[in-house]
Amino acid sequence: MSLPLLTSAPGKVIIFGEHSAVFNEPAVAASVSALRTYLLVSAAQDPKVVELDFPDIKFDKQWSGEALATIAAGVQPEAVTDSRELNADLSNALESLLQPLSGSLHYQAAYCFLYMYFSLCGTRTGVKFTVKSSLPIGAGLGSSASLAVCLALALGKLGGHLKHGTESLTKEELAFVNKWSFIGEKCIHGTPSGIDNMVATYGSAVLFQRLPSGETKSEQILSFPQIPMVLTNTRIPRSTKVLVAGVKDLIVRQPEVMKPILESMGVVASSGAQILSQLTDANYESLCELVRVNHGLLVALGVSHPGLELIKSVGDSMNIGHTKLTGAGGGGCALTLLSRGARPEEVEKFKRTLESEHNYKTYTTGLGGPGCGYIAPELVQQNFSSIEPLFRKDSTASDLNKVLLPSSGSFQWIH
Ligand SMILES: Nc1ncnc2c1ncn2[C@@H]1O[C@H](COP(=O)(O)OP(=O)(O)OP(=O)(O)O)[C@@H](O)[C@H]1O
Ligand SMILES: C[C@@](O)(CCO)CC(=O)[O-]
Ligand SMILES: [Mg+2]
Repeated sequence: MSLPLLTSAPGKVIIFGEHSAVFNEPAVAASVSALRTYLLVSAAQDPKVVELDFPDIKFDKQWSGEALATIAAGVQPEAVTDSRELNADLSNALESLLQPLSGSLHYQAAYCFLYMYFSLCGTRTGVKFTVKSSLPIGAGLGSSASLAVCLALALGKLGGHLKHGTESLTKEELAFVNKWSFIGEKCIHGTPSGIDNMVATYGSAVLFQRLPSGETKSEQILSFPQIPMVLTNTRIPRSTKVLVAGVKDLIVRQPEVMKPILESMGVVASSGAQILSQLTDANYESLCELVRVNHGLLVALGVSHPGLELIKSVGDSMNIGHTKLTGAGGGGCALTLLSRGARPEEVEKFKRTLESEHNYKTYTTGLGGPGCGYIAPELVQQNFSSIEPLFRKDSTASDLNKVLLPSSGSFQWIH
């Protein structure tokens, strides 16, 4: 497969069911139209290395062909066959490359990359991977899953597992991307439910459930309504891996207490999905009520944060809408579903208060946009000199969106 290659995937908003999704309860999520991750795969200057350039997390790393070959020599071929579980041999072998990065955001990103690279492309060298995202990183909007999906699509093509053409992605190809991005998410946070990578792969909105067998059940919510909401990022850093592990520990300590809470969250999600599929003025209040209840249950799981409660408190005291944390919590983002009667000037005041008094960032983005995609390789080649600068550290989310956002940018994306 010739270079360069350009892939992209969206972030997501979980409307109902974060955390309980990991414990086989249903959950509802939608992709976010204007917040996406982009991956450019190009020829590395040095043909003997593999290079990662991830400016969003200030990570630039090269591994030599010899270092990669040493790892590959120590791993049984069956370690790299596709499976739903991470292979311990490959994970252990990668530790020598990853150990110097331990304890940093770089570790998770490098683990996700290296695991998929060995599995799908072997020890090929002379390739550089540059990632830029208009999503906030580690803030609950699925940045890790969108990265894993961009990588799975690009590595699938680079390794010859997916077609190298200009045709739309087939059902089988999307299933391949979904499967490998789930593996990538496992490297990043251990026990993902799979909802984030599914939304980043397929886009749109889904009612999702992981079954005890490990299979997943999902239903596209085709007529997902544009619900009026404000997304607010507290900018408080947190890690999905740590939060998910914390919930697991709580469940081990208090199984009898936590089981009905998780089940209740599942009922909230399926009732919410039902309302969303036939949203009217008459049932909007029930949707708001479910948002409130879901947040309360997440508080009981211990994944809120005073910074998230502040958004809820400002929203409640202005009577603007109904707030719940979204994603793994512990900081990061909350969504506020606006009340039917909320006036635009009140919504502006709500956003202004959060931004100017608390240094939070608010987002207005549509929900339910396209999933993963790529730009035809010839187009990337022809426009490389205008595309490549977008992947440098000083380019902004709006620079990326202006040129690369599917539907409004300068290029036709293939989905
Ligand atoms: N643009 C990016 N560049 C490099 N690494 C990234 C990028 N986006 C995500 N990552 C990796 O994903 C990790 C963040 O994943 P994490 O699951 O904790 O947060 P999230 O996906 O944004 O939130 P949530 O899982 O709650 O939706 C980072 O530590 C980093 O390793
Ligand atoms: C916290 C969680 O439910 C959502 C993270 O966006 C984890 C997962 O489902 O993988
Ligand atoms: Mg994540």
